[in-house]
Amino acid sequence: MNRLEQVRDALKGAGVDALWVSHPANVRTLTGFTSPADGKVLVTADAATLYTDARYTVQAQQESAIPQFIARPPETYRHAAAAVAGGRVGFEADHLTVAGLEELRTHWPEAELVALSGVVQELRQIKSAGELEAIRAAQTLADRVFAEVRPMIRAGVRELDVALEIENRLRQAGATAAFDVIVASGPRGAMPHGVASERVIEAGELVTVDMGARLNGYNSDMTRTVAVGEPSGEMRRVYRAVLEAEQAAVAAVKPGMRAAELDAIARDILAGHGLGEAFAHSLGHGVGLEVHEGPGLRGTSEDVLAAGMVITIEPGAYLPDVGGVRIEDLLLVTETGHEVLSHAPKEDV
Ligand SMILES: CSCC[C@H](N)C(=O)N[C@@H](C)C(=O)N[C@@H](C)C(=O)O
Repeated sequence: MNRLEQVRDALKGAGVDALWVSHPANVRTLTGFTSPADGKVLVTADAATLYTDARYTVQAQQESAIPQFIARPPETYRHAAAAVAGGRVGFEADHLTVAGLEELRTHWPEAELVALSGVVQELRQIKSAGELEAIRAAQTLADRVFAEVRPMIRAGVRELDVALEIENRLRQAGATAAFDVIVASGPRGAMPHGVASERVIEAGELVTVDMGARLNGYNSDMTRTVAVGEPSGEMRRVYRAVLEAEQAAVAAVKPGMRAAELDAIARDILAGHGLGEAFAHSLGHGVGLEVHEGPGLRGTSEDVLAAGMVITIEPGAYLPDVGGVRIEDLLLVTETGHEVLSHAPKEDV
């Protein structure tokens, strides 16, 4: 079943006749259109249309796997009105703005609008062979760039210059950074999302580098914490605890595993080292067209791992005013267990 057929199947299950798709990553997965922020898709039982405007006429013709209608609202809505009249039409409640919903109500008075959540996102959790190839390529590039830039992470260098070098090398390879590169040195390491600043790295510090490549629309995500000189005994102890938690969680990844259980494996190990409170975020997340997508690997998650999912495992420990450590790998869940997709070496701190 292709993704469009899967969506139609899901719509039947949800008791709706059509879906108005407004979330860019979902527009892209259903069409292949690479400017999905300027597109919408209407999926009905027997048709699917990409709506975008005249800036993209040629691009949409070249890229879209489904027929296109080139217009701007309100013409877009008027065109779709005939297909939705008299039916129950789902919309993506997590993405459609209140104003967007009002527009649908105004232009489709004969449709019953139904709030749906995560219909396409759930399908996106299982990657196709082509998607996997794209994610692998993104991670291979990220591994290469990290290896090239690692030697410049030393005392006297600004975090920003490390990040710029990473971004520049990703750009040169035809990619972009998947998100603002995180380079958090010394006490800034206590900020899980400490994007690179003007701070100058000092000897004896740990430096957390969290980076991803976005290549052909697909993302990678990986974190390494590296030592510059000799870090303190306390930070070495924290590093080893995080590494132990990461390795244990990675080893446990297999289909059928509950995400919450996986989160608990890492969290319990860190708690055993007195770092339970210091692990201030979830264990990981799915990666694909979005850096953060399903499944969610956190204590409250109902998600269960399945073959074909691409996930991160990324425990961390953050000590305010002292420093922090995060170690993150990108993994594919396979039929028999998992494959680690990120290969940048982890240092022996
Ligand atoms: C702004 S994208 C940052 C990507 C980074 N590698 C990352 O995923 N960091 C995690 C600490 C994170 O943000 N986790 C989320 C899913 C959370 O815990 O809510």
